[in-house]
Amino acid sequence: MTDAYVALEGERIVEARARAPGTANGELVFTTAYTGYEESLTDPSYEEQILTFSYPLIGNYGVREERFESDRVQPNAVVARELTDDVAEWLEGEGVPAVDHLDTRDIVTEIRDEGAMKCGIAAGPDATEDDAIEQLQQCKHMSEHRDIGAQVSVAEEVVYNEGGDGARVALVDCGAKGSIIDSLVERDAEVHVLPYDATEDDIEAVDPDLLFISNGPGDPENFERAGEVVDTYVGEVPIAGICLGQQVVANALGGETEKMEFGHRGVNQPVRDLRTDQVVMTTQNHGYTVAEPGDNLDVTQINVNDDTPEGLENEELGIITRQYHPEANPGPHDSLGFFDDVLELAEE
Ligand SMILES: NC(=O)CC[C@H](N)C(=O)O
Repeated sequence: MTDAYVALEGERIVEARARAPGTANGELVFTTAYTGYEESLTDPSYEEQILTFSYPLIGNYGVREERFESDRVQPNAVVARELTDDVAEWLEGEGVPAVDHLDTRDIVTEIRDEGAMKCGIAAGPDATEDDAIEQLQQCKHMSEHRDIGAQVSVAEEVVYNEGGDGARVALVDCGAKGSIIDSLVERDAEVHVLPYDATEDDIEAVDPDLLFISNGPGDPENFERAGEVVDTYVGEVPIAGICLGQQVVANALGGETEKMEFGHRGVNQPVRDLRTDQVVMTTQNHGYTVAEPGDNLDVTQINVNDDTPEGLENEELGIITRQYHPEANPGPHDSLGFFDDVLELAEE
């Protein structure tokens, strides 16, 4: 049954089945993760994107709130070969359009050939091809979402584990996954989650042992305030960053970021540590990368598939960042030690 339409760049239409009704547009990307759909669908870094699952069956172990990385579904729409009723009902309840019964191998191949692209979706009994094309025409480039931080960040400071024995962390929330906060709290840190546009006064009120820039959606160049904060505290307070956090730190310290063809999204991206030669499997979700680390940061880890920087460090200044997601969820736990390393920096 065709009651849904996916319009790809160039106005190519793919017919599908509606699983959650509505219209939406966003940057069409894919993840190769075969588990972890509850975590991926609530990861704020997917804001303003349409997430395609390359794994064909999504939803076969239900939907459990304790797995969520934030309090809502974040992608603008969802595409899969087959979605279970559990997931379809969840997405419908959240007002996020979803489609299945289309050839996702074809969609993924198209994205690999052409790059992440604009996309429009129309799903439901009254949906038409024209509705999907209209959505496509309204779709903005990721970098045009200038204030995307406001869509995903806390509005005011939230403190976790107040009075905790460990380090005091000022975490600039550019769209943080819950597991990053959990990983710090599990290690006794007192975590002050601050808005993405936090000022120096806000940071000073925390008097942190560690400044942490979180993951987040869109173009890192649109997070200027977080970059300015890094610039202010570099050398004074140790700094950590994950994913968008690595990109913001690099840009602030004289490096450069650029958009990738179709990015890295999955739970088995191999990363080599250049100091130990050890390779770990990592969870990833990013469409931008650090193109130039600048003079202040050493590349300590690289992606085995394409050599892009996965870890940046400056021992003297106390900076450690990762392009991948050490907090896992979904994905392997191989790199959880990152949190021990950055909290050790904070204690020094
Ligand atoms: N997970 C993230 O933090 C993603 C960072 C950035 N939005 C990118 O796509 O590269």
